[in-house]
Parts: sequence; C-alpha cells; structure tokens
Amino acid sequence: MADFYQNGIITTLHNIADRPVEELEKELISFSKQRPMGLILPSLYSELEGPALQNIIAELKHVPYLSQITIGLDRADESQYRHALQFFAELDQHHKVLWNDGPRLQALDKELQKLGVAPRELGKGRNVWYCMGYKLATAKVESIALHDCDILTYDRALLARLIYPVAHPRFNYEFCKGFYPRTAEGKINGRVSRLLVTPLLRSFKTILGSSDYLEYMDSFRYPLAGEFSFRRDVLNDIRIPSDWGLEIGVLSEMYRNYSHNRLCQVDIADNYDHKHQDLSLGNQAAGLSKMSIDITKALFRKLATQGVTFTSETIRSLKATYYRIALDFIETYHNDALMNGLTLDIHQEEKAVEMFAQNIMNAGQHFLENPMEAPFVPSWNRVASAMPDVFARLEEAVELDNKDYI
Ligand SMILES: O=C(O)[C@H](O)COP(=O)(O)O
Repeated sequence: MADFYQNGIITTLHNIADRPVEELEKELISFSKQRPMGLILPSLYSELEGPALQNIIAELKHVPYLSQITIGLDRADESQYRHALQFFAELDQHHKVLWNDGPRLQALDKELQKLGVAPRELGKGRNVWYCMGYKLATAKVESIALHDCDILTYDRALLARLIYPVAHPRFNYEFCKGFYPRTAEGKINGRVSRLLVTPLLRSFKTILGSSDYLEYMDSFRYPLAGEFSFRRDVLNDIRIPSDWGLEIGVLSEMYRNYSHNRLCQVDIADNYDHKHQDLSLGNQAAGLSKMSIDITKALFRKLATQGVTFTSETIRSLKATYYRIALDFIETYHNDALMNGLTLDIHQEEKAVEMFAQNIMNAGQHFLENPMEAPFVPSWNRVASAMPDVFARLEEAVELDNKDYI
C-alpha cells in the first residue's frame, strides 16, 4: 500500500485505497459526457505477435468510457496491415489504425519532408507524432491517454487510473505522467530510470546547483514511463524528440508550456513488466546504450536552452559525479531488493553504470561538437501553417486505408 507523501514540485496522486476498477470506470463514464476520452497506442507490427498486446486488447475491449482509439502501426507491409485491421477489429470502441508505412501516409510524409516539417527519424516519437496529429484532425476527444503496447502486466485499472486526472471535469491538470515499480522474476528492473536518469539529475544539481527545472524533472517517480495522459490542447504546440529522448522531451515541453499546478503524476499499477532490451555494451547505436545517449543529449540540450554553458571540463566532472552517485544508488537498490525478498545483481548493475558513465562522456562530446543539432519534430501548429489542409488530408488518408484494406 502506498503512502501519501508529496515529493518534489508537482502533485502526486497515490493509490491509497485500492478502489475497484468498476468504481473508477463508473465515474469516468459520467466524466466522458463533458470530456470525451481517447487513447493512443503506438505499436510495432511485431508486437501483434508478442505476448502482451493480445491481453491489452482483451482488457481494452470492455473499457466503457473511451470514444476513440488511435493505433499507430509501424513496420508493417500490406498483408501485415490487413492482418492488423482484423486484429484490432476485436475492439468494441470506434478505432482507426494508422498505417505509417503505407503508400498514402508515406506520400503525405514526403510532402511534409519537402516543406521541412516532418520527423526526420523513424521510431516511436514519429509514430506518436502522427497519432497526435490524427487526434487533432478528428477533434473527437478532449482527454487522451497514451501507453505502450508491450506491457505484460496490463489491466483495465492501469488505463482508468492514468486518464482519471485529466478526465475529471473539476481537475485542472493538462498533463499527467504514470508511475509504478518495475519488478519481474524476483528482480528489480527499470535500469535506465534507476541507474541513469535519477543519478544524472542529482549530478547536474551537484555540479550546476539546483534549478527549478532540475527539481521538476527529479519530482517524477518514473520519468521514463511510456504512459501519460493529457488534454487535447497540449497537442497544438508540443515539440517532441523523435529519438529515445521522447519521454524526457515530453516532460521538458510540459515544463516550458505550463505552470507546475497544471501537471501531476499518478500511481497506475502495483507492478509493471514489459519487453526488456539489451544493455548493448560496446554498441552505442542500439539497446539501452543508445537510449542512455539520447536521454543524456536531451538533458544537455534542454539545460543549454536555459543558459547553462557546457565545456569538456564540466562534462568530465559531471561524469565523475554521476559515477559516484550511481554507485551509491546501487547499494540503496540492493538493500531495498533484499528487504523485499528480491534479487539485484551488483555486477550487472555496475556494468550498466560503467557504460552509462562512458555514454555521458560520449553524449557530452557529441553535444559540444554539434550544438545546433535538435531531433525535434515541429509542433502541429507549425505544420498546419506550412500545409493548411494537413489535417483534412491526414484524416482522409487514414479513413481510406482503413476502408480499402479490411
Ligand atoms: O525504464 C527503463 O529504465 C528502461 O526502459 C529499461 O527498463 P528495463 O530495465 O525494465 O528493461
């Protein structure tokens, strides 16, 4: 059972009483009259064949308060798209599948590329961005949740708890981030969140002094959670990174656009497990290694926009500070694991920390050499000004794909 402590500078909504999901859903049905609700599911075709998505759909099927589900489908050829349409047809709610690799959306993407307003990199950020554009295009929902498609521990309560803070008509939150513990098979997971993000934020505070932004980022109990919810107007001027900096980038955008009392985080599950990626030691272009570089670069970039200057010396002392703080954290996590009857492989944890420390140097060096690089996808406001009929065209392309390939 959770406590009710408020850490940091944004509101935390806890799970104090373990309310039955039916009770939450009853309220959500009544909220949906004032604030119709939608869901975004960024998915890879391979996830349709994995163990998680089948259960997610079986759970979602019975969710009574959603009026629109938007699935962004990546890496699917034509026969896989046809199969995906059948797969998602099980949903009772109104839903559409965006075939990101299909000829219609590819043609639109090419035109946006020519105007310089399309995502330059493939990946989850791009997928989410097109789904957000579709939500704006159809204007059917007021409150929207987004979650990953590889959640092995999914149940309907996760979604109900995630969307509640932005769905309640008397709550003023624009954005809400989910949090949970990640454990599986007797082990504590969440390696990048625990061993990179939190110690890195603390190291920035140590070498730069605390700032409102660093305190804000450090307030999130699971900053890398792929689960968040928001009001529709958030979508107009959010600029999201197209790489693994997505989660950090979204939090930073919310910091830039809203005051703290419009943002919150919510306890969405007692436990969470998902598909795990390799550490990818020695390969900066893959797995958690790439993730750690993208995240660190995103933090450098954000701090630079706030007037912080970085030199090779600051980056070296950041790395040294990080390494010490992260090693201390390993001891903390180890003790926490033991007391909970879980295990923590200290050798593996230290290997991860050594790699992250090296990647802080690599990301720092890259940032110093390429200060203008910014893998941001433009806001939809800007896209609409570059191509005024973009929403009508996006909606039409999705409509036709869903009709023609079923
Ligand atoms: O959230 C994280 O830290 C990363 O996604 C890695 O998670 P994992 O250690 O649970 O695979």
